[in-house]
Amino acid sequence: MSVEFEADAVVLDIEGTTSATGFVTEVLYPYSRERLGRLLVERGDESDVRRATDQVRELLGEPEADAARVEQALTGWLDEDRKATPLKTLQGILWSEGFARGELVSHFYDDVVPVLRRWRAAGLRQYVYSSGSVAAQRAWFAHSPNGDLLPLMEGFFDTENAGPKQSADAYRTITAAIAIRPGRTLFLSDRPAELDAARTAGWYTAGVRRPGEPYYDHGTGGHPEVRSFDHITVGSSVGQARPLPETSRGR
Ligand SMILES: CSCCC(=O)C(=O)COP(=O)(O)O
Ligand SMILES: [Mg+2]
Repeated sequence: MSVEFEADAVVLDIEGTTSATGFVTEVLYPYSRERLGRLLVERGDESDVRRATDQVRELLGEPEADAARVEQALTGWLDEDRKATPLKTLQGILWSEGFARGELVSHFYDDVVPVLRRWRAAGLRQYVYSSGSVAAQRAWFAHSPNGDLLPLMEGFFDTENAGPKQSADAYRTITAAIAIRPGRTLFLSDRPAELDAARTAGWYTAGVRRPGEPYYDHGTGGHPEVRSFDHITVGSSVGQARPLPETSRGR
C-alpha cells in the first residue's frame, strides 16, 4: 500500500523500521552482553556509567546493589529485551566505541537510505526517536554500509531526552524541541502502541511492516501501513515537493 503525507518533518524508529531487529538482537546485544561487566567494574567512575548504575539501583529499589547485582539485572533485562533507559545508556557507550573501532557496522533495509537521501534533498527534516540511546543512534548512522549518514539527519531523541515511546508526552516534547507543528510531523514505527502515542500528540503516523520482523503479524492498529519507504510520499512546504490534494493524505 502507498500513502502520502503533507509534512515538514519525519521522525524514524530504528529497530523494525529502518533496520532489522534480528541484526540488533544477534549482533549488537551479544556485543554489549560480553562487555557490560567490565564496563561496570573498570569504568564505574565515568559520569554516564555512574548515572546509569544509579538508575539501575533505583529501578531495582536496591540502593546498595553492587556491580555484580547491577550486571545481573542488566543482563536479565537484555534477555527479556526490556528497553530500560540505563541499559540503553550503557549499551550505547559500548556500541559507539565498537563502531568507532570498526568492529561494528550498522544495518539498514535496502529501501531506506535512497529514500532518506531523496527526502533530505527535498527539504524534509529528518530525526530519529529510538529506545537506543542518542550515542548509539549517532554511531548507527555514522557507521552504515552506505557510509556516514549523519548529514541526512537533523537530530536524535531517546527515552532519556524525550521519555517513553508509548507516552504521548514524549512526542509533545519532541515537537517542542524541533519546533515543527504536530500536524506537519510524520512518525514511522513498527510498534502500534508507539504509533498510537504519536497520533494522540497530533502527529501523522505510518506503521512499517516488514516480513520477518517481530511485529509483522501484529498489524498496524489502524495506522496507515507500508512495507517499504518507497511506498511513502511526503510533500513538504519547506522543500520543493508539490502540495498534496486533501483527499489523498494519510493520517
Ligand atoms: C542503534 S539503536 C540500537 C537498537 C536498540 O537498542 C533499540 O532498542 C532500538 O529500539 P527502537 O525504539 O528503535 O525500536
Ligand atoms: Mg522499533
